[in-house]
Order: sequence, then C-alpha cells, then structure tokens
Amino acid sequence: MSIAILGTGAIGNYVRANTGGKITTILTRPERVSELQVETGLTCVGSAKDLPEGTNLLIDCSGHVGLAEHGPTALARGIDVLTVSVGALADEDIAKSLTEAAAKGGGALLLASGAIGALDALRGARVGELQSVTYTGRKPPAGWRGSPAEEVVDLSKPLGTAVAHFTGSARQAALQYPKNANVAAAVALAGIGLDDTTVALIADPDAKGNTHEITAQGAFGELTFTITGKGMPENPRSSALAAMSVVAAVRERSATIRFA
Ligand SMILES: NC(=O)C1=CN([C@@H]2O[C@H](COP(=O)(O)OP(=O)(O)OC[C@H]3O[C@@H](n4cnc5c(N)ncnc54)[C@H](O)[C@@H]3O)[C@@H](O)[C@H]2O)C=CC1
Ligand SMILES: O=C([O-])CC(=O)C(=O)O
Repeated sequence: MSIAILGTGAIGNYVRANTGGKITTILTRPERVSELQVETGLTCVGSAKDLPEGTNLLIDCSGHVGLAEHGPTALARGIDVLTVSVGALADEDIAKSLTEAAAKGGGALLLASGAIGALDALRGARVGELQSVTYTGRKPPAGWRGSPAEEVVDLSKPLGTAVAHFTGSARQAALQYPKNANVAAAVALAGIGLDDTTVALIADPDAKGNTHEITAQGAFGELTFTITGKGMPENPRSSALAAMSVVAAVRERSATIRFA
C-alpha cells in the first residue's frame, strides 16, 4: 500500500505519526515542497498529478479547499481519497467534480467517520423509513474562533450563557462552517440527507469538550447519541477522535476481517 497525505496540521500530523511509516508522500502547496521535504525526509509534491505511480490512497486532512483542489485529480487517476472534509460535499459543484472524477478514474471517495459516531446505525436505519434526524454541535467558545459564530457572539469575552449561533440545515451548516460542521454533513449523508437534517451549533462556556449529539426517529426505532470529544492540543476546533478515525480507517484497509 502506497499512501500520500494532504494537510500537515493537527489532524494530518497525528495521522502521519500513528500510521507506522505507511505514509510516504506529502501533497502540499507548491511553495512548501522543498521545506517539507527537508523537514520530514518524505517525498513531497505540489500537485496530485505528481503523486508517485503506485500511490493507491490519498488521505485528505486539509479542509474543503484542499479536497476540492486535489481530490478530483487523484480520483481521476484511480487513487482512492479518504477525507475528513466531508462538508465539502454540501457544495454541489465540488460534489459533482468529485463524483465525475471518481466515475472516470475508478478511485473511491471514502468518508472518515471523523469526530462523531453512530453513522453505522443511521446508515442501517435509512434502509427503513427514517423520519427525522437532528444534530447539535456544542463547543467551548474557543472552538468556534474563526467561524461565522464570531458575527453572532463576541468570543473574546467570557460568555455568561450558552448561545446557539446557527440553526438550519446540514447543507447550510457545512457551507458556512467549513472547519466545524463536517460532522453535521457526515450525519446527514449517513441519514436523511443534507437538506433534511436539522442542525444547531452552540458556543457553551460550560462545555467540557466538543460535544456532538444526534437524535433520530424512524421505522427502526429511536436513537440518541452523544459524544464529548477532547479537542486537539494544536487546534481545539478539531476533536482528537477525527484524527483517530482516519488512523483506524488506514489500519483497517489492509485487514482481512473488518467492519463493512
Ligand atoms: N470530519 C470531521 O469530523 C472533522 C473534519 N475536520 C476538517 O479537517 C480539517 C483539518 O483540520 P485540522 O488538521 O485540525 O486543521 P489545521 O488548520 O490544523 O490543518 C490544516 C492543514 O491543511 C493545510 N491546507 C489547507 N488548505 C490546503 C490546500 N488548499 N492545499 C494544501 N494544504 C492545505 C494547512 O496548511 C494545514 O497544514 C478542518 O479544516 C475541517 O474541515 C476537522 C475536524 C473534524
Ligand atoms: O472536530 C470536531 O469536533 C468537529 C468539527 O470540527 C467538524 O465537524 O468539522
């Protein structure tokens, strides 16, 4: 297995450090190629066109722009792309370009479960009639820095109470909060879709971590799922579980017994 990675931030670095040397190539911005090559000793390239022959997996840990920029080229070359930037699929142009490239080249776009769980239950539940799915994301104020929450609430001052700075569909959430609402998109894609999944995003001074809650009702019964994840030290916006889920997907890729 020859694996490349895009993104050398909090998630990307964790993934590289925990996949036992399986990642041999870094796809980065062209201006960073030489510097990163010296820093890491790995092959570094500035375009998906230049990924070495034989690369069969590109792991995207960069965000929506990176996936939109490099995903289609990799997929068109027949390279599978495992991504945490699930919310990018809320943009119809990006979704179309990824889908067409995958159909043309044979690569598959693999969605990491990321910072959330219960996607397996939703995927099963949607086979029967799934009536409603809601997702609530709750983070400490610092977890919303750099997002549109700042237009609704002053995150630099202590918050006296929890503030819901977004309510709407998963598609709107994913488009407006590219760094915070990938889980909303994952819940939607596993369940009743981006336009029918109801989302609330909350800045909460009492939040003990990044809390994600799903409720769902359908022919299967009822589901309530809550997880309180620890933010990554390098980036409190991103939960450690998101990075762990990518490592798990890489490890399971070569396992003979694995979850389907
Ligand atoms: N699915 C999920 O549960 C989660 C998904 N995410 C997504 O993962 C992304 C990355 O998270 P972190 O590692 O915490 O962020 P980060 O900001 O620490 O790292 C992002 C890295 O990607 C690189 N990058 C960004 N755009 C690029 C481009 N166009 N070309 C090449 N490199 C590019 C940056 O230089 C940086 O190295 C977030 O922006 C978010 O979209 C984050 C948390 C959970
Ligand atoms: O890491 C998290 O807690 C969730 C997140 O940022 C996202 O969904 O983009």
